Amino acid sequence: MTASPSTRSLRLGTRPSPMAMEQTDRFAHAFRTRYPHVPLDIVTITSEGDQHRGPLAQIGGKGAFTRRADEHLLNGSVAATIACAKDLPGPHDRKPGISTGAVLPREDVRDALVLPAGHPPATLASLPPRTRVGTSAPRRAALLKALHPKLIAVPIRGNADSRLRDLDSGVLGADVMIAALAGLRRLNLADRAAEIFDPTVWLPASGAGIVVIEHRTDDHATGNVLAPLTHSATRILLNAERATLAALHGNCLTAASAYATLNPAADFVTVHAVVLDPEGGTPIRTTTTGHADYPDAVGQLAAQQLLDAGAAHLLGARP
Ligand SMILES: NCc1[nH]cc(CCC(=O)O)c1CC(=O)O
Repeated sequence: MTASPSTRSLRLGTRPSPMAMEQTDRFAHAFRTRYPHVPLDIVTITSEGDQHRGPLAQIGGKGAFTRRADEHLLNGSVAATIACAKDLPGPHDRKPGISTGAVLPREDVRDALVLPAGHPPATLASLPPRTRVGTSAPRRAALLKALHPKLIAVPIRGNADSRLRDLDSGVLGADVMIAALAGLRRLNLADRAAEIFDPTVWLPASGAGIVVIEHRTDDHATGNVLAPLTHSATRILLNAERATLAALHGNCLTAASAYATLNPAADFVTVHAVVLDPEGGTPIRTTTTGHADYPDAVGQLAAQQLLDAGAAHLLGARP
């Protein structure tokens, strides 16, 4: 069968949160520019993660954000779904039959400190001991323990925009919080970043700042429509980061991260990877460079170096 973008329409599922809708609008713009005559139908799919207010681990961790979208994709009610790469569970925690069709250009990868409105300027290093820092990601909680042991990580829930509102009105249960700069930008709230962390020290989540569009692996027509919208440098970075985490058998509850960069000529990819100790012990880090044609091999090598350095016992550790 030949894919004929001029005659098909694309039915795309998205989460309804303000951040998700902003990234969907940006994809829609790129799609309509490339395929002005292909109708794009946007369908909102509310995830269990959007509805549930308690700890994410109770409803299966990160998968809570993608399970319903995956169901809609696999039962054919949508042809594609859009998501933040960092919210997708790793390959070991996902149903087979779904492929990444388009990888959009990476935005800022860095995490930032957010203070409640009216708070005097501060950095993590300047905050008083026992300040409660809101974050639910195991990676951020473990980074905080390792780098700022006097501060206390407390779990928070809700969409990015509601977290900020709750922080400002004092009902978040945290004194300050950590957020991704890319997410703040999508909400037009980048001015709320009080301190932006160095991504080679405070490693961002694997896939941070990357939006992907997925389709059923056997739906080649949709795959062919999506492929030209891929930013190839970003796909290299995503593949390297995913390969690292996959080789560590990490999941969304693992405090590990891989952050890849390309040199200016884009022929070499460097993976900065870390496995953190949920108890706050010294993280195990590595940096590996290899040819950008083989991002999976570079990621696998980085993972092997971490395992050789003794990361396995940390990967099994639970706080
Ligand atoms: N976990 C929620 C989530 N998923 C993607 C982003 C930000 C945008 C991105 O990194 O792609 C955020 C917000 C945050 O972590 O503060």
